Amino acid sequence: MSTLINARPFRLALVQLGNLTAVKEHNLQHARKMVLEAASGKGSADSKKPNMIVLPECFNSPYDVQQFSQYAETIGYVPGEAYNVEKSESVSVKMLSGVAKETGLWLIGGSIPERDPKEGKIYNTSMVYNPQGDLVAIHRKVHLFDIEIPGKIRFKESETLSGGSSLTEVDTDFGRVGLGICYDVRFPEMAMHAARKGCIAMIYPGAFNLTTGPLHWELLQRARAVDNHIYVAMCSPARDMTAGYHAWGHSSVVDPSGAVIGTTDEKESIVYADLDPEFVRATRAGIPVTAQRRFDVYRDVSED
Ligand SMILES: O=C(O)CCC(=O)C(=O)O
Repeated sequence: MSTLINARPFRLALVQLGNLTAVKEHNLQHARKMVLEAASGKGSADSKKPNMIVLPECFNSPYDVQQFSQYAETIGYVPGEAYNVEKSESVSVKMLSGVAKETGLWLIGGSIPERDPKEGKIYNTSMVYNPQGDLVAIHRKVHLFDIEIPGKIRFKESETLSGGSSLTEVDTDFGRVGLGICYDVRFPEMAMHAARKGCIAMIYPGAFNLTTGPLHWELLQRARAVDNHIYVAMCSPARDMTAGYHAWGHSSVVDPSGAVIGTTDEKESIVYADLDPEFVRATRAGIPVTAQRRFDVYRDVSED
């Protein structure tokens, strides 16, 4: 319970991607360029290269429920089965795999609208690539972003998307990491599950907005981090006030004590942060909540 699995220190880079247009090929090429820039360590305090790079939610399409279908790609990943990138019909798969291989780094490829032709459904899906360019995991956003705050924002992903039905924890060369997408961060159970399965971090490609961003973006990351004594990272697109959806930006990384160890403003930028398993252990030893939970008292709250 809560023991880190094969964790080693590593550097994470969050690419807060700007310059997104309606042209997918342009977005893919720009994302590729920015991944190469992040891979070089450009802009980090010591120019040290990262080990893992993260892109934002919906990095190759407008964040718009009415447009997901038009941009959706068939990935065809089956968990537990080898995936052949060469045979993939997805242009995003080809770009992400290629740049992971070229940089020799782990890549969490933000998310894209994914079509599952067999199910006739569209998901908001993140992909994980290893340094050889293999697609090793996908995460389909579990909790759809359906909110309505009168006079501020209405967004209903469920009008065109379906929610995924599994949790995603991926074994990398630097330890196990949990994946969620944006609104998934509001659900503490997912992060707790990942922590109890030995993850050193929860990583969320995301795109909060100008209403909920200032209220909850940082708060939720710090809460998930302190709940579980894990690292939490969220990677947003940069803000574009000419786009239909105004992203909050502020991509950040929070450490297990709840401190923000990397962040930025709303513009295109790269955030670097160092993750250290020893710090997770020390935090847990100091305030041992992860070992003090009383599941004998509260058991399964879904039955209440
Ligand atoms: O939870 C929020 O306030 C924003 C969520 C969101 O933008 C998303 O899930 O894409």
